[in-house]
Amino acid sequence: MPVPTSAPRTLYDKVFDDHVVRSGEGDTLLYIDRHLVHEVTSPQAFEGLRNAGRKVRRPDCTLVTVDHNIPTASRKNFKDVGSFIVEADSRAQVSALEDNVKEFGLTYFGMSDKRQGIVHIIGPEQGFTLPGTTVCCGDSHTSTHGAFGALAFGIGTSEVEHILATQTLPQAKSKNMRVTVEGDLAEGVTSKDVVLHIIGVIGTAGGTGCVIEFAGSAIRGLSMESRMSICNMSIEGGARAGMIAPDEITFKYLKGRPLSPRDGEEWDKAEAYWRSLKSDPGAKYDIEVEIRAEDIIPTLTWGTSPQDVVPIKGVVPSPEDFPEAQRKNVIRSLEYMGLTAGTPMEEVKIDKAFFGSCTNGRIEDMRSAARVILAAEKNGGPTKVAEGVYAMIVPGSGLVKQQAEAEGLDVIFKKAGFDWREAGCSMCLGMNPDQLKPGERCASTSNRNFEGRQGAGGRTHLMSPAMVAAAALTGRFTDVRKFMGNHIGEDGGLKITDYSDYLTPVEAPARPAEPTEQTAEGQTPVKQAAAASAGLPKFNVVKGIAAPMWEANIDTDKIIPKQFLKTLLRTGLGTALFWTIRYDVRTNEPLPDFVLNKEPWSNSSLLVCTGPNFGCGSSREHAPWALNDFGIRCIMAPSFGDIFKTNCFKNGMLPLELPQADLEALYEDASAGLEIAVDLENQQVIRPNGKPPISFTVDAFRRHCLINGLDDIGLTLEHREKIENFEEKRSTVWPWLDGVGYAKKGQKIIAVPTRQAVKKTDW
Ligand SMILES: CC(C)[C@H](C(=O)O)[C@@H](O)C(=O)O
Ligand code: SF4
Repeated sequence: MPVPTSAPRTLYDKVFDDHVVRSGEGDTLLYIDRHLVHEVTSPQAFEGLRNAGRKVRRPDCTLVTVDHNIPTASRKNFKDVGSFIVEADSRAQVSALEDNVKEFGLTYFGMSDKRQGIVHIIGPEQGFTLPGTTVCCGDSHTSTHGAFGALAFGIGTSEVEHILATQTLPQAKSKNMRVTVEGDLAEGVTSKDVVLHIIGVIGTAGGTGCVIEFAGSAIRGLSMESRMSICNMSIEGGARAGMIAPDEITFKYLKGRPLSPRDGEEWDKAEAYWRSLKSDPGAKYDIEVEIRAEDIIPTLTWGTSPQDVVPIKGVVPSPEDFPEAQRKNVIRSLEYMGLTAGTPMEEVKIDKAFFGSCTNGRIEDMRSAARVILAAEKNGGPTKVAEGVYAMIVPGSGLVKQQAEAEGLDVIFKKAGFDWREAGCSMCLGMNPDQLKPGERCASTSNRNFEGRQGAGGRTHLMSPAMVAAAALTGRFTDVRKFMGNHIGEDGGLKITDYSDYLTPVEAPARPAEPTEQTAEGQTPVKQAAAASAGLPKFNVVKGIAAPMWEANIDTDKIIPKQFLKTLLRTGLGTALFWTIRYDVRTNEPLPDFVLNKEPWSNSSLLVCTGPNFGCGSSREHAPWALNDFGIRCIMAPSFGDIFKTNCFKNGMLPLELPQADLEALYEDASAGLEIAVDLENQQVIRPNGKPPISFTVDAFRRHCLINGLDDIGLTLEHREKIENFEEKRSTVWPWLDGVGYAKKGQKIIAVPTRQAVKKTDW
């Protein structure tokens, strides 16, 4: 609720304060206005609800779609998931989602619905994402929605279950960071170049523990689509979330969206509130970064981390260009990427070009690619995709596809030899048939270039849609500005249409049935909650062999790659832990030199990593599940990815941050194969051979929960009255946030207030 206060606050402070259900011991309990759900991170969460006899608290604030696993082949002959998805694990995960949405009565955009698409594309498209809301999804790129001035962040599966059950989430307050980009962007420079440049400046751990507010004239001048691309990649800068204050551009984008506040009194009230969502003059930021727009030129990545950026006019860097501590990582990246230091980027050839993903799968991105194709043709450049290159265009949603086709973009693409696909995550992470083969090099509009991200052994270079289009046409990385002339202005000769024509699907499903009462007979929900809150293994002292690792930025794709995310269970992932570095990607044989394949480390119960930012990247809780299943209960590192850290705690594991010098000492003990003990009760790491112990501190509440094996849902349910009170006030102050529903088949989609249809949850 709006909080009376006189101290100047940031945009983040305001949205955070307005959602506090309760504060006190431990994290603050925040109300979550919008919950997006997809098939990969939800099966275990629904299973948890089912086992505890709980229902979804706010089906009207929950929107579900399917995106990661689905093939992007033509759906002309689509009948059902069972016959369309060939790969058994993918089919099982999508089918499980379809069963769950039916059982729990949720709004679902399935494969036969035109509104289906990547979860971060459909939320904004529908007006489900609104300024000043809290938005969560079991997906790290939930940060995308911050472009609307929402506080939007990715969560793990345990947290998905928590929100489904309680519509709240315990959260610690992050730090405030502001990145200001002042000035005008040069022609050919897009928001993707801006965000890659920013990540190059701050590094992938630069925003750790922070919410980044993007500000400055260059940001204000961007469209909503471009703002979304920037906020999308705040997670690649390590941040919890990215935010941009809403303004006229935001309001215009939202007007008329199916789930936006209705025109008239409701809209006026909403807009008045949204206008208050600006950082106050004098608000304090913990970190400030200033960037000049004129310093940015078309940019791309050369290595295996999003911070490995280089301007298109640059060359492949050499290990000597980096500080000593980073050289081992650079050598490994160059080797993986098959690049030689000093090679001009414009000489590097590609095998594939990929357009799509939640970063750049929107209509504006499609137009941008089409403009380059038209401009190249008009300015005497190539007219077709280069020989030997396969280029695919994957719209982010069915509605983007529909609109692009109405604008004739598909014709431009097909004529130039591009493959025009159906909506989904596609080759962004290749959990579906769209994948790179080992050694293939791809120019990609996606957001992650981790090892094996687009397919085992595949080599990914991130860049803007315009740059990917240029590379597809020439067959090598190309400065897109070469193709520009007077043909690449605002519309570049394209027929731009209004999105509102495309918000009506051919077929809209009927409103979901009301959720059924699922409380197990004879048990009050509070009792169930109490029972469920003591469900984690207790962590007291963990003693054993520790696996030594030194790499920086060990991302969760590296800890557990995509092919193992298709499980419906939390167990059984231990053998796949660190798959891409533990096994030969071509033969699947264990690599004898990898630490966990050697004695005594094959029995490790601890892990010591001297490199920072362990567990960065994706929100997949499969990463701690895999470590846990292997037998590792405690990871010691200089710093952790935010979501990974939370996911560890949710599984009764300890992510322990220690100073570099202590880690170096422990690394030596671990490398010698000696036993180490982590004593959480006494907050000490006990070293072998009587060496002095290392003291540490863990947040008191977290420590208490770990030692007693307490899980959060049960604890939260003790505050049910506070949640109900918050909801009552929310309905008065922000009535447009209640009730999401859709009209029946054939009718225009409109938001239907379903407040009365959503029964008060009687726990
Ligand atoms: C599957 C999901 C957990 C993951 C994420 O959190 O980002 C995916 O979307 C990704 O991009 O790696
Ligand atoms: S980053 Fe890729 S895989 Fe993840 S949600 Fe976005 S499109 Fe899907």
